[in-house]
Amino acid sequence: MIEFQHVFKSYGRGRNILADINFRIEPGEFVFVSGPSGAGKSTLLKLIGGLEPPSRGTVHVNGHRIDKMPARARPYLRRAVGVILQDTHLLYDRNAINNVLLPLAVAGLETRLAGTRARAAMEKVGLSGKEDLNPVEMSGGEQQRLAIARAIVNRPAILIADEPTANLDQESARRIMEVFRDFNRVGVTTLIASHDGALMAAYASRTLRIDAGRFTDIPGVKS
Ligand SMILES: Nc1ncnc2c1ncn2[C@@H]1O[C@H](COP(=O)(O)OP(=O)(O)OP(=O)(O)O)[C@@H](O)[C@H]1O
Repeated sequence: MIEFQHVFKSYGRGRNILADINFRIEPGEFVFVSGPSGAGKSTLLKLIGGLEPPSRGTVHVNGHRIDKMPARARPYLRRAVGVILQDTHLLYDRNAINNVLLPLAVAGLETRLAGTRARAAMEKVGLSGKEDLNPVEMSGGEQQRLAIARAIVNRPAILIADEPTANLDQESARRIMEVFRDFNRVGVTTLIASHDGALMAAYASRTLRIDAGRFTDIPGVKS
């Protein structure tokens, strides 16, 4: 479950990037966040992932209130929410499987179990056999899928992705969306920011539209 109540966000003393945002997403939903460039989509996702705090308002994620979460509680959020940002933040000083292993090492998982889980995550996104490649040796679509493997390896309840198909050809975009759909089918709540109308028409069950930091449809009403 993700719930925003009267959420405002500004960076520093700047203008409101988000203004009085209210919505609720139930467990297992597949939701798109759409809107023009600069509307505040990435900011919304960062608030859900705990990467940015709101300026005002309350944010609940997976049954926990996170807007006032102390720093020591953040590791919980890291496990509950898998985050895929526009810049994949892959590490190019290590091979693919070691990128996927990173969250498990942070979580303190035993080495052998971590290896098994990381290989399973790579298999789920169709990257079996590419474990030893450096991310620079992978295509854009493969790098996106590697970022997804890293996001799902801790088995999060929620997956959020920021424009995961931007700059990809149609076939790669379709494969990425199928990966998200598969996770959603086994109960993972999925939230994807996109301004690709065709993609949303093909996959969305619900779309939250945002413009200039405000929702342009009626909050809570499924579209
Ligand atoms: N760290 C930051 N500091 C200051 N301003 C920021 C920061 N991050 C984003 N902004 C501003 O917030 C506004 C919304 O940005 P955001 O990235 O959330 O929009 P978006 O809808 O995801 O856009 P796009 O589709 O282009 O990615 C923009 O005007 C941007 O310049």
